[in-house]
Amino acid sequence: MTLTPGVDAPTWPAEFAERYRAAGYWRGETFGGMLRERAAAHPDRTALVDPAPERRTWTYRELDERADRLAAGFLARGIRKGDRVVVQLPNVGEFVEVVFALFRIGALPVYALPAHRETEIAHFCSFTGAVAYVVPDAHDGFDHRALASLMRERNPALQHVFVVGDPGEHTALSEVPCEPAGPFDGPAPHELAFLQLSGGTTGLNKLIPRTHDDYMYSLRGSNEICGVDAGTRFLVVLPAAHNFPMSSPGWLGALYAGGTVVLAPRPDPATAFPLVERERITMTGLVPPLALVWTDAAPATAHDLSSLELVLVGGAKYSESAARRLEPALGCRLMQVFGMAEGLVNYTRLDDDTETVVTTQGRPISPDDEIRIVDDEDDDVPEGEFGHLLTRGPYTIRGYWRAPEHNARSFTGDGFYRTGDIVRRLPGGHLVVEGRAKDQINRGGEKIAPEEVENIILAHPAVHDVSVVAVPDAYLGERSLAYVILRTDAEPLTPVAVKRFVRERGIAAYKVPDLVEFVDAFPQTGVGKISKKHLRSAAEPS
Ligand SMILES: O=C(O)c1cccc(O)c1O
Repeated sequence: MTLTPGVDAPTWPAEFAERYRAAGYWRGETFGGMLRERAAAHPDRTALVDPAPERRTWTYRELDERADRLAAGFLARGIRKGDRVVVQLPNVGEFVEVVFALFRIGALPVYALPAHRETEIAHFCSFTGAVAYVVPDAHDGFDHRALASLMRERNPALQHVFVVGDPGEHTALSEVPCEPAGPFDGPAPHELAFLQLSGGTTGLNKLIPRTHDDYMYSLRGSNEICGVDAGTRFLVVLPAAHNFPMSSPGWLGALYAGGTVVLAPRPDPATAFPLVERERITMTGLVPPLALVWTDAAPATAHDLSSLELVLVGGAKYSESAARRLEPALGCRLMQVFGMAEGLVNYTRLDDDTETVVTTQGRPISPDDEIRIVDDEDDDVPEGEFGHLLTRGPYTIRGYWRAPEHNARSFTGDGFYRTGDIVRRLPGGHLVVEGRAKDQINRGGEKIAPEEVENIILAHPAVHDVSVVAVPDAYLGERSLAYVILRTDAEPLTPVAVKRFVRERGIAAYKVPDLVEFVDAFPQTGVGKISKKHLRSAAEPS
């Protein structure tokens, strides 16, 4: 198995790679090497805090040693460079240990979210040919070991299940570590580090192949913009596997800078505010609905939030009025971030004025992030006008993993990624996100591909046709609504029955339609295609 990105996915042409190296963006670092260097430079500094249920801490030396021993244990069990390992862990210290162990041997973590269920995990396991699956025993009332047993039955390639906690019939992660036998034959910096998940527009998630070189650059650039340094104490509030809390600047950025990462088991103020106080948190990242909850809760809290210096908000549309309220309520700076796991990340800047921070979604990390804003024919729109955002650059992928047909649609011939977002650019380079051209629902930062949910509902014997669309929601930004046409000969269904059917198929709860409406026909466009735009506007509150 080779890890060269060009084999399983298109990579940067040689002249671009040379330019990015010459410009100092790609410095030849790997994640395994990075942790090793930090552990040598400041072994006794605290790298990681897992506060629940009992507070555990890891110094840089301890995290480094633990990654070595776990890597040796994985190797001893036959996990090799290039193998894929589905990692589905909540915000626990073992998540960080496991991914650094995999980085060190060059096996690729596939970042599942804790909310994923049978549908998603089955896809990750079979599509990637994963050899191992790492899970908690149970989380949020769901037994991951039972799901893991099912996955093993169905996927002969899946040889190992490692469990954090009570292993049941599987292997306890705590039994894996052993004495490292010599240095690891780890990955090269231009090779893949992991597979991140796309939000998806067509059915199941696409996988995003990120290299050590390119991701490391996005961390370094993010750290510089956000002022992350050794004094940073970063609270991971969102699920740690999400690209935003991982890299913008996230827990990997904080570790890169020699700071301290604190993992919040839940994102609510009742959990997070005491952690901010106790751990003297300086920085965190929130999706807009959470930012709203924090903003509302902060003025009345008895907890001391004065250590907070910067809160990043991104992942979905953040209303200007909500953005205006954050700084006064939390007593810290706000930064908007508009990013994507495929690459490009935009930030407002620490020296931007308030108007810019509350009304724009920022500008790119890199001077070599190329931005095009185009019309439906891929022609540039006049400066300042809205259009489709295309981008290319030193940390934006050139193609999804093993998806040539999808890549032909999602990338231009000259390698620009079609983000699916509608934006305009202000004279200073800041982008304003107007909306979205891609068929995707953004439910408070969780991205939903309508087609995936539609395919599940279509499997119901009483359903003739279905269209899932976004409807505006004051709290989440958007919620999902399924318009369902029943078969004429079918018994009537209730909305609850449709939702239960979707849930019982085994899918992340955030994808279950919030609303279900039965209709006789969908609005049609000129060419007889269902008009999603029309359905959306039919659902707007009048
Ligand atoms: O995927 C995202 O929504 C996202 C948002 C902010 C920052 C990021 O890096 C992201 O990937």
